[in-house]
Amino acid sequence: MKIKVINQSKHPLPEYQTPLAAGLDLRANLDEPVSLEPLERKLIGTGLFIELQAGYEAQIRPRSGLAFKYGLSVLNTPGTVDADYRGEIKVLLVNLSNETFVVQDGERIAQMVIAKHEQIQWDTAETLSETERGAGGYGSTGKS
Ligand SMILES: O=c1ccn([C@H]2C[C@H](O)[C@@H](COP(=O)(O)OP(=O)(O)OP(=O)(O)O)O2)c(=O)[nH]1
Ligand SMILES: [Mg+2]
Repeated sequence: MKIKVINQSKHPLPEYQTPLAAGLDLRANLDEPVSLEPLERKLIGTGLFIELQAGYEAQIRPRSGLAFKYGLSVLNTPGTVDADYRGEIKVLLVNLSNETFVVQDGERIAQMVIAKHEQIQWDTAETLSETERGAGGYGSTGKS
């Protein structure tokens, strides 16, 4: 599918890195490097503006390599970009390591997955159907 995009960044449009990839890597669009101290969070701009089709969202997720090697994550993962949002796509990075992480301009800091979603209407009720699980959760089925 096609998605309308305005690229005000200094970088090429996000690309799928492999033929069947789900995520498009997002690059930081910075005037200068940005430091993240341990447990610090910062909004990083991408310089990208998109117009999603109705019924679609863009999810902003961490990159596993950055998470594994540097403890870098996306605080609100998966971030939700609504189809009616017209602002700049931003990434809320958080440094969960004990060391300062420096984000460089153009670095691939997160990935974006375009996903279909539903919008619902509430069907207010007095009771819900019975199931085997019932209200069990949070480990109710055991460990092994
Ligand atoms: O990682 C993200 C998450 C959100 N957004 C943008 C697009 C989204 O449509 C808008 C609002 O996001 P969200 O609904 O998660 O934030 P909110 O705190 O509920 O703000 P609002 O009251 O504006 O909805 O911010 C991003 O650019 N990146
Ligand atoms: Mg919201």
